[in-house]
Amino acid sequence: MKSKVYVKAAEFVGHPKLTDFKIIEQEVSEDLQDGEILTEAVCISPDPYTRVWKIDVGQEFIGFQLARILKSKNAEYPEGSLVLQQTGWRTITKSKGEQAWYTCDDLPKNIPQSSAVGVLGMPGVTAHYGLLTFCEPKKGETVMVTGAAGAVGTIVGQIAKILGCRVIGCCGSDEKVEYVKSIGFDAAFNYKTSDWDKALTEAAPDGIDCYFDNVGGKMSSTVMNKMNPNGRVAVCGSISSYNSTEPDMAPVIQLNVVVKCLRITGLLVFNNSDKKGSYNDLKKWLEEGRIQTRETVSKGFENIPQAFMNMLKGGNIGKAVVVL
Ligand SMILES: NC(=O)C1=CN([C@@H]2O[C@H](COP(=O)(O)OP(=O)(O)OC[C@H]3O[C@@H](n4cnc5c(N)ncnc54)[C@H](OP(=O)(O)O)[C@@H]3O)[C@@H](O)[C@H]2O)C=CC1
Ligand SMILES: O=C(O)CCC[C@H](O)\C=C/C=C/C=C/C(=O)C/C=C\CCCCCO
Repeated sequence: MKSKVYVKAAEFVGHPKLTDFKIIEQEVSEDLQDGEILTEAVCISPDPYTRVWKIDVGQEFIGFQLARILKSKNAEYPEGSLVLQQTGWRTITKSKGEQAWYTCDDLPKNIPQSSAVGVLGMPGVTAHYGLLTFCEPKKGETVMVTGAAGAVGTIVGQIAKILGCRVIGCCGSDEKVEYVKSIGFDAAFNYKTSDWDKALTEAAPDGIDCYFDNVGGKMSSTVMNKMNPNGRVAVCGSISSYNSTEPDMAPVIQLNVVVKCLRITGLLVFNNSDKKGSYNDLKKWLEEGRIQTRETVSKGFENIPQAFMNMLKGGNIGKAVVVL
């Protein structure tokens, strides 16, 4: 079979460009050895980490996909199943399932199949693991989320509401602000048009206990000023600097950290040893209607780079997905 595969054609400088990507064709044999599976992608996930992950020019582009198993000699991944796997931006893949996270044959009926790369994929698992493990939110506490309208942020906010917290967030347009309020955020502001200090004071009159940080930079320094004593900060991402060509500058935070005894922890989703446990909790909440999901859908393999570039510039509400 022929597989279409994206390779990196040039190093990124600032925001990625279409010319930084190239499609090549690979021949993939349909003959399987014991343990092997042959898959065809049904949905590709453009994710921010692939902007900063080390991928050499000429190397295949990395990333998550939802795929249908066409043939299998592996009992764990049977023919016909859907599988979430980190096999990159490619159509046909032969593997031993070593890049698979889990099969997704039990997706809730009330959500699109592509949710398997969103709320039930790497971003949703990140939100669940990151919030519960590193922020440890308690009922009545205030949780602040940056990147609130995105794939991770929308789920962090909704889980925090389920736990009985006051949830506030910021995002990059008035439409996004209205969206996050519609899914339960108690307050939100457009960071492109607001006075951050004033907006945070209004949104969190009792201060912030938990900060789920997707964005980093100056916004995070501003949030630190509003943290309560013994507050917890989960540093999940730093997207404000992913496309920067110069080092970002932000006010120092150390005095806040010392005086308030803040706990700041970086997290990586692949260190979550119970990804399927996160999946199961999220699936239950989706079925119960306690979590809503939204996607910004692009169509076609040839449109993956454009969807990726749009997402990095804030063109998505909820999860950016590419359906093939
Ligand atoms: N640590 C881990 O294991 C993981 C970390 N992450 C991180 O979580 C974060 C969110 O990822 P994800 O939910 O998939 O992506 P999103 O769906 O949130 O999409 C990215 C969003 O980032 C926002 N953004 C872009 N540039 C800036 C900027 N300069 N300042 C502020 N916001 C900006 C845009 O929203 P807006 O319009 O609001 O600006 C854009 O929509 C990223 O930092 C990512 O690296 C994700 C998964 C796992
Ligand atoms: O997709 C692959 O094949 C690479 C491994 C992916 C990993 O196992 C799964 C998920 C990782 C998600 C990370 C998400 C982030 O946004 C983390 C933020 C930045 C990471 C930068 C790392 C740079 C290393 O070169």
